[in-house]
Amino acid sequence: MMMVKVCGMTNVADARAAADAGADAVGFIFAESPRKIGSEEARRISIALPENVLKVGVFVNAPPEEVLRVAAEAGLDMAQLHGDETPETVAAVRAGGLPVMKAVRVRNAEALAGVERFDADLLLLDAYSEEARGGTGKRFDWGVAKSLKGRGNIVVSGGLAPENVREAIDFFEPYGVDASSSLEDAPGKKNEESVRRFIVAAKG
Ligand SMILES: O=C(O)c1ccccc1NCC(=O)[C@H](O)[C@H](O)COP(=O)(O)O
Repeated sequence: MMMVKVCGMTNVADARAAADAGADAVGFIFAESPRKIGSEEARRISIALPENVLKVGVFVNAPPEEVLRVAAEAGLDMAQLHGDETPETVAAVRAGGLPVMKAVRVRNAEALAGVERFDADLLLLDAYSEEARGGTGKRFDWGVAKSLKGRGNIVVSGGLAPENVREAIDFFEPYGVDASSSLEDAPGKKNEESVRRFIVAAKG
């Protein structure tokens, strides 16, 4: 069954609605973003969710000690490292007992050259933008990453929406899919119906 992550949760109501609609994972942004929240707020949301919903913290170039500290405070199950982290940083977070999803922003073929060096639990493919690290609503050139098709640990994101998520699944046969901005009424405020339609389309 396809793993579906809804990212950029900022409040309990949106996160509960996503869980009720069948989301397997939710993401909290701890980096510069209109969706940024603190560990206290993330903890409030985490404890309001069923245990089986994976709580993922999104970090950009944070030191491993900070990632592990915030994870403990917020009750996270996984770190999504969405910056220019090295394989050593990924290893240090995992050595601290926290699974890692390493994000790669697919600007071009070169962006994928070093992915084999990451010993991460999951590899998230996202779009590149000059303006923001993530949550851009932009798609990347899927063709550039087609060699990753069918690999057991790929999560696809970047401009996914209820209307195109099936196409992405057919193209990559990924482990999971992730979306944020297409499911919002405004940055940080999810639209319940869009979230439900995304999950139905992905799991359909
Ligand atoms: O969402 C953000 O604001 C964000 C900011 C900084 C780093 C990462 C961020 N989001 C990470 C995600 O996992 C998003 O779901 C992913 O970038 C896809 O976003 P979208 O294209 O809006 O669906």
